[in-house]
Amino acid sequence: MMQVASPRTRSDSITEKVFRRVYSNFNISTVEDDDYIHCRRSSDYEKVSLRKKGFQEKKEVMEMEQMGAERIKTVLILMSDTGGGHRASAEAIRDAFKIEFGDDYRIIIKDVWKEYTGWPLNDMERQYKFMVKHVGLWSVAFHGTSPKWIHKSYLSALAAYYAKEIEAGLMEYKPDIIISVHPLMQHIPLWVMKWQGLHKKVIFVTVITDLNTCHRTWFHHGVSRCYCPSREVAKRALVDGLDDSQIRVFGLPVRPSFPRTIINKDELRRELEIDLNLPAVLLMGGGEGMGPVQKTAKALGVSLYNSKERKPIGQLIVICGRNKVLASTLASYEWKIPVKVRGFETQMQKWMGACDCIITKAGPGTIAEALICGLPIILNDYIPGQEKGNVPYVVDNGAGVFTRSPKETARIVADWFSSNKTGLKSMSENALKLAQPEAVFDIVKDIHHLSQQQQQRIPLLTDFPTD
Ligand SMILES: CCCCCCCC/C=C\CCCCCCCC(=O)OC[C@H](CO[C@@H]1O[C@H](CO)[C@H](O)[C@H](O)[C@H]1O)OC(=O)CCCCCCC/C=C\CCCCCCCC
Ligand SMILES: O=c1ccn([C@@H]2O[C@H](COP(=O)(O)OP(=O)(O)O)[C@@H](O)[C@H]2O)c(=O)[nH]1
Repeated sequence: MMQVASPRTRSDSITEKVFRRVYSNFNISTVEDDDYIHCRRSSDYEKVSLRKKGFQEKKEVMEMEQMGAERIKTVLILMSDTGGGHRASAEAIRDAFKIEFGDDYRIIIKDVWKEYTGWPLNDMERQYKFMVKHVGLWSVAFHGTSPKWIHKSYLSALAAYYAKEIEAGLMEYKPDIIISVHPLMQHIPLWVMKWQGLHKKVIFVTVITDLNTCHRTWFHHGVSRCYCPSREVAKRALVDGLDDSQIRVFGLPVRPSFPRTIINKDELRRELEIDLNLPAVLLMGGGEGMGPVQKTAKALGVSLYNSKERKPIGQLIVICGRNKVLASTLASYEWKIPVKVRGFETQMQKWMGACDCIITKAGPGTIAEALICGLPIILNDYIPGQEKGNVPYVVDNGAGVFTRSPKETARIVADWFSSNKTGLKSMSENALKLAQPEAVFDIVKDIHHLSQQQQQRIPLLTDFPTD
């Protein structure tokens, strides 16, 4: 009997669904435009409607081209809340644009993956939290995905699968400039932009938020600029094949409220209701309150209490970030020293400005902020991979020490607050030397310069290979 082929319905296998979806997403036919190839999406089961759609898309591309002529430029900052550092850097860039250029730029901070795509892209926060709790798993994922062919194939498959959604996400905001502050947000948008013929019209830059041992997904050859926070990262970018002309080293972008808060410790302490006379240590673990915070707090409760004289020699501020369990556990303890337990704080510059030293896992955002505030740093943990290199960055520059032991941490702080005040002071000076408070302004000024070049039609991007 003759077999009759019928259109596939919901019972298609997963492989078939993926295959069909990817092929309906891009590149069945191409139309030559005057200065670029515009890839038009098509599919064999929706030819008529897609012809109309092709027209609509072309119109949208033209709209995006015309935007270059407008005075107010739209900047889309791509980030994800995997940790607190990416959002902090995104906000830093937004605030610096506002300070430097007023209303000339409209800044939008978005996790386009979360809003427009599906699994696994829309679920990165949860998966990342799970992986970093099982550090062995994260270590395998981080190092296992380092070879280019591995992350490239995976990311290109995701780009092809979610091309329509990502394009819709980008089109909603119609950006003139896209800034990625996340390691997994180069390849996918750049490919989608290339497929849609937008890569020569929209400025795409990467702002790296890791200080040293960053993942290779940060480095994409198709960017107009790759802003590296340190020389160590710039070297890695060069080794990975980026051109000198693409790389700028200004520092990690920190919210302008940090450098601009003229720190009057007494005033801050009054405002935050902190004891004016006792030295204060700030204990935290990034946006998620990670690392040995609880054990360290307990050890400090002992070491900062002089049992002979029955009085405290210091006070403790614990910022637990989004870790509500940690906050409620610590709040229920009975302390012999003054302790403040806080949840997620939006005014970190004030808490840092009011303290004398900080204990934290090796998060790059927290480190960069603490350096600006001149706080000696005790690093008590690091996430394998991207945070490992932050330890020598701090320790070798004399701005802090590293120990995983809560008791040793507590001993060092007690020493600083009693007999070794000169040690504390010299580390504070080294921290200030390493700080780069102007980095975020240098970055936005350079982006502004790029945007002016584009207006004068100076080519921004080479026709990058699908990196
Ligand atoms: C042959 C061995 C294969 C191993 C199995 C791999 C399976 C793939 C599963 C997971 C992919 C892991 C991705 C690794 C790339 C990581 C790049 C990177 O540096 O990520 C860091 C960010 C978090 O930001 C950091 O936060 C820190 C603090 O918490 C600190 O602030 C630091 O400065 C920040 O940089 O990590 C992420 O965002 C990872 C999210 C992982 C979500 C995993 C779910 C998979 C979802 C989408 C896949 C995306 C594509 C993965 C690309 C790799 C290709 C395999
Ligand atoms: O209650 C909090 C805790 C943390 N942060 C900020 O979150 C960022 C944490 O970034 P980091 O790179 O140190 O670590 P991550 O959270 O990404 O692991 C820093 O800017 C902190 O100032 C904050 O604003 N409020």
